[in-house]
Amino acid sequence: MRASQQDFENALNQVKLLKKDPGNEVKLRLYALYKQATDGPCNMPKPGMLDFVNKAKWDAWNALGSLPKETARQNYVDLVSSLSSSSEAPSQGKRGADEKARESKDILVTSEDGITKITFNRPTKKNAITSQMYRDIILALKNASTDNTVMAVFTGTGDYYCSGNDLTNFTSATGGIEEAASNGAVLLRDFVNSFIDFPKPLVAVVNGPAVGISVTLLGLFDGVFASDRATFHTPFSQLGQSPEACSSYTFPKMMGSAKAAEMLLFGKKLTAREAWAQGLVTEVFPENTFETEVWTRLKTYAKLPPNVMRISKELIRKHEKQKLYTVNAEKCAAALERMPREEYAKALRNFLFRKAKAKL
Ligand SMILES: CCCCC/C=C/C(=O)SCCNC(=O)CCNC(=O)[C@H](O)C(C)(C)COP(=O)(O)OP(=O)(O)OC[C@H]1O[C@@H](n2cnc3c(N)ncnc32)[C@H](O)[C@@H]1OP(=O)(O)O
Repeated sequence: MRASQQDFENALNQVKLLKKDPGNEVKLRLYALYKQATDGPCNMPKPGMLDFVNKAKWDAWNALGSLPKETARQNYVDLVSSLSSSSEAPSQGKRGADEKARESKDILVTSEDGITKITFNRPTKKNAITSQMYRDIILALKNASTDNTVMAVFTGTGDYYCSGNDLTNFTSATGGIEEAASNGAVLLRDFVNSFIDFPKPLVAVVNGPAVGISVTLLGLFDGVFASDRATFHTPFSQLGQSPEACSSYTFPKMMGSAKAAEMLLFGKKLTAREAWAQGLVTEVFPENTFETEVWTRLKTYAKLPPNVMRISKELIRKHEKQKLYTVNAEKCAAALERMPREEYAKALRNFLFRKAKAKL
């Protein structure tokens, strides 16, 4: 639902009642959204380099480009609402969407040192992603895009980073495979779009093996730090699936078509160093110093000027965005078509009954 003029005016009043100072970055974002919602795209001459305050305000407003007034108004209302709910004490009984995401047991969301940490937390299933986890991640990214943290970081609990889509996700669907495929395609589209749209630096701390969608998504990250224990595996052909998360576009661009085909068509599993050589990984760290080195590095990055990083990311991403949306939509349509096919059903049966077979 779109925010009305009344919602906007309520939000303007709510800002004055915030109990906590939201910090300069958020204030700049509020200013920019307010100007965009009321005056439209930035129409002021650029202030001089030494006029720091007005220059920062101008930069924030100008960075919104041609964002429509209604969207700016909605974003302003959403931002104020997230600030209001986070400044309420939990004991007061108010439970915002943000808190709900933080309560989810399979996806942990914490904020510290300017970093939103999103953890796949289902170690007994190698952190396989359930339908609920997809929804929790969409919500966590939405919250993190407007809160006062500087970046978001994904990692996993236990020995795996993530084993990809939970292969049992659609096996218990009551409405049949066609309906499950259709729901899955919509969920997948929204999930991947939330990564395409995330406006702040997005980093993966790959603590162990990564499979399927947890690998393909990395093409949409700004940094990928891997333990030398990590591996990267996309067994789509074996699963009767086609590659998702825009990897049919990002992987060839990153590593060239031959190497992308080796992963996406032939399912070659890469070591961390091989993935680094292909440009999928930013840096590889020895397992025994991995956590310390990576988090020290990230905390340093989180002290860089957030607004500048956001603007730079927008510049890097802006010419690609439309393409990424298109590729994502195409893939989701393909998933819809493939899921009911026999190859996919057979791959699922093989996985589900592999332990029973091993005992025979
Ligand atoms: C919204 C739709 C999105 C669709 C797009 C997404 C596509 C993908 O992500 S495709 C990739 C899907 N993932 C896989 O194919 C991996 C499947 N899992 C495995 O091959 C193996 O489990 C392993 C290599 C990840 C680990 O092997 P191992 O060390 O031998 O451990 P176990 O197999 O015993 O696993 C422990 C436990 O975890 C369960 N599990 C692991 N991965 C998944 C998974 N992806 N889905 C569901 N369950 C998984 C496994 O079944 C075991 O459970 P228990 O049998 O109950 O102990």
